[in-house]
Amino acid sequence: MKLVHLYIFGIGNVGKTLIEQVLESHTFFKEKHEIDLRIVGLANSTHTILKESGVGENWQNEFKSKGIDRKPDAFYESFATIPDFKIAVDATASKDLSLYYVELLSKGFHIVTANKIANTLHYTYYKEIREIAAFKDLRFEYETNVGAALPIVESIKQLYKSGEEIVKISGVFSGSLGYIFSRFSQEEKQFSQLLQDALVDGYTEPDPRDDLSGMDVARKLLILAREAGM
Ligand SMILES: NC(=O)C1=CN([C@@H]2O[C@H](COP(=O)(O)OP(=O)(O)OC[C@H]3O[C@@H](n4cnc5c(N)ncnc54)[C@H](OP(=O)(O)O)[C@@H]3O)[C@@H](O)[C@H]2O)C=CC1
Ligand SMILES: N[C@@H](CC=O)C(=O)O
Repeated sequence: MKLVHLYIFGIGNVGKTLIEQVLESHTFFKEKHEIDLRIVGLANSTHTILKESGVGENWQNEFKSKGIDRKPDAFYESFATIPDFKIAVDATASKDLSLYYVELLSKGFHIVTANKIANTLHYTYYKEIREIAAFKDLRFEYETNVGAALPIVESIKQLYKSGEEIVKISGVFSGSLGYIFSRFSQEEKQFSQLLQDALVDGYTEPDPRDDLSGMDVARKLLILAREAGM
């Protein structure tokens, strides 16, 4: 049985859903793939818990009662010593955490991220992440950066790798703007109310100004452009 340790940063819409999915599929992974997938670390912006045996269905109560104040460096140091296969999952929109990826990789973590920031920082940093991941034989995965669950990033990556020239990519790149404007055009509701609904339903970024300003779409386009070798 292969033991896989997951450290999940961010327990909002995306993080919470992932935690529930991992807990639900625990038996499946054990029986079908001989993988014991354990969530051994959870963090939000202020608190963290570490539990080597893995959190269970009661994780929210455990986090509330046992979560300790997060002192960033001490937190990273404490789990960096665990030797087994470990994956850091970034389900935040934090720039600070994005800037910590190289450190996480150098401590032996694979990284899976929904957060678009690292892939849209300076190209030198973008390359550094990939170089260290390749050097240490670690995975850096970010399929949900564009299109959420749709396999868009990987498809473009594979097309580019196989020598195709991508001349055009078109689509609707913002779930929140699509949601807000399609309702705005059909319903007699205030824009502020629809924005609030989009936030509550989990469509927007943690700071919805990132969606309204076009920054979120710009980030997605930059990520795709880089995948397409531009
Ligand atoms: N919503 C969607 O459909 C999709 C979202 N994404 C991406 O997923 C990410 C998360 O989105 P979402 O779940 O909606 O956001 P939420 O606002 O619901 O959750 C964000 C979580 O991140 C935590 N957090 C913030 N800073 C840090 C930090 N430095 N360290 C640890 N935890 C931190 C927050 O903690 P606290 O509560 O303490 O602030 C909170 O738990 C974003 O980058 C978004 O772009 C990607 C694809 C689809
Ligand atoms: N805020 C984003 C969510 C996923 O990236 C969007 O509106 O599409």
